[in-house]
Amino acid sequence: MGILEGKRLLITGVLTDQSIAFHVARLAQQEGATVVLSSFGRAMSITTRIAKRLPAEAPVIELDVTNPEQLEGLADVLRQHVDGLDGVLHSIGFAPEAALGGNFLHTQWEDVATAVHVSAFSLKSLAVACLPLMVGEGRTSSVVGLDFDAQVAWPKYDWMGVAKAAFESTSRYLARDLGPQGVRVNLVAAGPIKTTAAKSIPGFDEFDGVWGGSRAPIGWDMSDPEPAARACVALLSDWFPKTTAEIIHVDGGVHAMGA
Ligand SMILES: NC(=O)c1ccc[n+]([C@@H]2O[C@H](COP(=O)([O-])OP(=O)(O)OC[C@H]3O[C@@H](n4cnc5c(N)ncnc54)[C@H](O)[C@@H]3O)[C@@H](O)[C@H]2O)c1
Repeated sequence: MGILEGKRLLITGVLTDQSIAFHVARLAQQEGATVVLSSFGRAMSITTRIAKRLPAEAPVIELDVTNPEQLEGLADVLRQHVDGLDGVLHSIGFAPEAALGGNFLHTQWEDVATAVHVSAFSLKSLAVACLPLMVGEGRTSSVVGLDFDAQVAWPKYDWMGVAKAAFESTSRYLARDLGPQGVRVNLVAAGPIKTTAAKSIPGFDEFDGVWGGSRAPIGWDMSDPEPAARACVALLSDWFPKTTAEIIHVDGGVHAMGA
């Protein structure tokens, strides 16, 4: 029996079969979960195609995390596929070009606001929109988000780094406010992985210099999303029953090493 047997999950953020979320969905199904995917706008048709590559084709619903009407209607749309939710994966990040790439001192607030709205505030929006399906007498559920360590300043990551700092803080406040209803909220801080979102960060290859050298004591492979996905699956399972407001680093150990 898998560690997610009987669990019903909403998994956001599947864009390609390199997406971290795709591997969470794949492993979750292998571990026994029923999965619903969400996508948005023009990506809908791509996600629908990619969904066929999962062990079991998953339904794809539409959710732009910045769209109030879609958030409002999310629980009803989900009910057409599942009668409740035991877990939600937030695997969403976006920053306009002007907010990345070394333009930190000159980025306009509108671009920063977009990055924070899509990449940080959305954790709250998503969790609250799913809440009616996640809570009930004696029930527990799990919200998991994908983070990039925001404790330090990175080359080129700029306002996305600031958005990730907001994301980390949002997860703690959510854990505080949703804990009494049995909802755990945790993040996986992954090392760099070559996905669509990552490739859109100018200078992303510079991370190779940090992770590719000897700083990761157990090594790190930038083309392998599975280690981060496995941690997400573990956090969505019942195997972290008393862990909330936590950030699990899945980065080969880099976060804890000196230069
Ligand atoms: N790739 C990395 O190096 C890395 C490392 C650590 C954390 N992360 C985080 O992992 C998460 C997933 O990214 P990924 O690397 O798998 O890339 P990805 O490009 O495959 O996924 C990003 C997803 O965000 C979705 N998205 C963007 N704007 C949205 C909106 N308004 N509403 C709904 N969905 C929206 C996209 O459709 C896409 O599916 C992001 O939060 C990212 O910051 C990535």
